[in-house]
Amino acid sequence: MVEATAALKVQGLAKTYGQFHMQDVSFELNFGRIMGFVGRNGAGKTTTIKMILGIVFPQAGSIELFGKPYSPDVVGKIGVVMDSPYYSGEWKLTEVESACKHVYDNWDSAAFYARLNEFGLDKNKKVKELSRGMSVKLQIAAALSHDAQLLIMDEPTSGIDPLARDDIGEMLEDFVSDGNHAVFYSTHITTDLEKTADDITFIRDGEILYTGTKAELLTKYMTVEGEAAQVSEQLKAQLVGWHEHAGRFDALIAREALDYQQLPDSCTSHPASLDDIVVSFSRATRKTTAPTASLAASSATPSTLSPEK
Ligand SMILES: Nc1ncnc2c1ncn2[C@@H]1O[C@H](COP(=O)(O)OP(=O)(O)OP(=O)(O)O)[C@@H](O)[C@H]1O
Repeated sequence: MVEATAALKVQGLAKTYGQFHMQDVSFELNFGRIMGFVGRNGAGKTTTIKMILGIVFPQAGSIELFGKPYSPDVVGKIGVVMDSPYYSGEWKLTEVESACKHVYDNWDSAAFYARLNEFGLDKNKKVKELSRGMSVKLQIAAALSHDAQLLIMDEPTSGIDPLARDDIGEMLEDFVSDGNHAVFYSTHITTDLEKTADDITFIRDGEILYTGTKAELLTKYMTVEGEAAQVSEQLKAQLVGWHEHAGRFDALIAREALDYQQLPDSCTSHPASLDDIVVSFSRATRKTTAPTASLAASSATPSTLSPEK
């Protein structure tokens, strides 16, 4: 049965840390969906995740989990994977299991040990003896063993080898496939999102540039590359994230703005990857560009990234 409410609804979050200003961070994640949260270092991903988990308090805005404001009784319905696990380094994985059993009402010991086996984790090892990748796998095993409906993960796949990342991607797809579960995770590995994400939320300098379906985002932009000297000012004005090296350039252009007649002979264009989009928009920093369109705080509809230089 598909749930009527959103798994996660974030509206108008704001927070200032010194020079960093998060403002109007809004997005909505529905059940049955995997949302990737992207943006360069320091963009505000972890801060947003900590706000969702009630670890950091926003100065403005609201967060709803399963259609309600955060309350302690939703804890069991959320599986969390953070940069470093909350478990003591001295604990063996069997002791992690004992601790989780006391925290979660719906804890499933058999499911946990089955995941450890699947991930090749020795239950007699201590948490402090695990590599970064193993530690993430341990957290994922725990997150998937207490009947969580929503997984929230901060860079779960960094430090994980490509084969294991593929396995995790498939696990996430299985997790949401019944339409009653959802996944929200930040990552710098956009190729993982090309495979597994349904939705993308892109944050830059504390502001949401895009939130909506991955498919829509990928159809919006083309990558153009060629000899920099041949590009007219008129064409340059349409490009996003101009990057020049050794006489050649690459940049994004909105598909609807692409006029093949205007392209110099040396230029080629191809559909932009998620990586192209994130890199180009991250290059086009707020300081050097006109403001971009951002998601209206009250709207859950996909926002658009507007072309800028
Ligand atoms: N507790 C804090 N005190 C002061 N500044 C903070 C604090 N936490 C985060 N910041 C600042 O907020 C900004 C956003 O940090 P955040 O960790 O959310 O970025 P991020 O997108 O997760 O980056 P990364 O990809 O590197 O993990 C940064 O400028 C960071 O220095």
